[in-house]
Amino acid sequence: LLLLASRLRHASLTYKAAAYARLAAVKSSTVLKKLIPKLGQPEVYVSDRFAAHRLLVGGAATGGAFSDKPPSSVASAVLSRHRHYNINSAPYGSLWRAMRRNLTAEIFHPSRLRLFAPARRRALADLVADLDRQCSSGGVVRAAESIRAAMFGLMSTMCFGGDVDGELVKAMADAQDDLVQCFLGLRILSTFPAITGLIYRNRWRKLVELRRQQEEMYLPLIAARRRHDGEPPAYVDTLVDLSVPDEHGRKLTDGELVGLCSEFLGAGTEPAAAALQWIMANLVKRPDVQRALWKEIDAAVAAEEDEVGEEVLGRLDYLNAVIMEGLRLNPTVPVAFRQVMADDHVVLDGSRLPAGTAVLFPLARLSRDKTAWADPLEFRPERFMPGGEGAGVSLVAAAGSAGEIRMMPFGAGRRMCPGMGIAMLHLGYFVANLVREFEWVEVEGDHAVDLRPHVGFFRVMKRPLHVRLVRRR
Ligand code: HEM
Repeated sequence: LLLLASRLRHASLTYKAAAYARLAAVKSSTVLKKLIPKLGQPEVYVSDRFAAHRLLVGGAATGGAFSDKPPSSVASAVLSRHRHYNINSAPYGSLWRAMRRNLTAEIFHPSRLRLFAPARRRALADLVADLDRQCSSGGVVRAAESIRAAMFGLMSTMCFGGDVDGELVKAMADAQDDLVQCFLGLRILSTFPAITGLIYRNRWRKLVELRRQQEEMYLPLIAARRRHDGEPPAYVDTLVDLSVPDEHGRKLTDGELVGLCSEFLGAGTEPAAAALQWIMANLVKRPDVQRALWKEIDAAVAAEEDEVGEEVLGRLDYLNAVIMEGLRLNPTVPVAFRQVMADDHVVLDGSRLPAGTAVLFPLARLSRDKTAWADPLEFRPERFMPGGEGAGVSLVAAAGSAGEIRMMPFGAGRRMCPGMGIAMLHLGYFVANLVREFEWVEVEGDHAVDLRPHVGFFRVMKRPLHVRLVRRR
């Protein structure tokens, strides 16, 4: 605590309600401070909803853009020992802009997303078949595993096309999982790869080996797509065509391509699969909410229809409320990061934060603030229905959002998640159809639903979701 206090005093950052420092991080950086002076830089947490809005949304207005990020352990740079950034790890600038614009315009534009509707339908059909198979063998259904596999398969189709062998997709999914486990606790890695390589020798070796495996799996798929001109264009097709305008129009390197594919698969799968699990787990715990949702769906979709089509989702207000409440109560990315740049004029508690300060926004603290939400720890979708305190709360914190951010499961500002639209589509489509097909029922004993979180790289259920399913149709 003394270390913590002196560090905060030194940086003049004692910001009572809005900022607190993370003891573990301070401890490790203090230990290493003599070795690595840069680690002595201050780090603040902002959990006040007005300060979060002022910094993230009003950042540009107060001077600078407040859009840089601290060097991240996710950088594929770390693994290849070359500066191979992906969108998440790239410093604010032309490469970041080019990669991000490519993703949003070439893949996530609604006209492009529509082309992947058959892939979504196939992923849902495979998931329902898998759940049916587990049901008919009479046992407990391993819903967490099935959900993640379905989400990964869908993202793999969007990334590499639909012709990839099923075994290879599974191997890629396993490798991605290993990678996430390996990243844990290694935030300093990308800033000081050589030193970190020494300190965490075994983990470092594992990371390098995982990266090598990824190259072995992805590069042949990327090469095959270079010879392909089919529809819809997969993410890889847009990446191989991309040139970076401010870098003499150069093409992306193989290292960058592998890093970007890994990011697409990981960022597209893990937080969405975790969110889907949290939502289904809450529906298991609250049969009344599940029944109300099923009734809404049943009234909107004729019995002979094969599925809840995507065109219906926008009319299902209670479904939307269930998903918003799931994301509010259990945001699956624990923290949004920013780093103050020299141009930024970021002021906290009357003091301007020095360039290089890492600013962290803990997302669950923001969206469980009891001064903003009634009984914030309760799963209560009604709060997002007309008349509820969450009615009108937007996921896109914008200049007009009353100067506060009451929840931001997808972050906010210029570095906000570019995948929000597709993630919301996937969540709506899967939740609606999974509730229409099955009644989700709690299992007794060791596999009972446990709503405690495990906070690591993502904020996931401590005990993966297991259920009993009863066919509704
Ligand atoms: C429920 C699902 C998802 C959640 C909860 C989520 C959440 C987040 C959050 C909190 C951030 C940090 C934003 C910030 O710093 O302000 C982020 C960034 C990002 N997300 Fe997502 N995300 C989801 C799905 C996706 C999908 C489907 C993709 C694309 C395949 C994606 C790609 C990214 C990328 C590339 C970034 C980095 C953006 C940048 O630095 O410019 N995410 N996401």
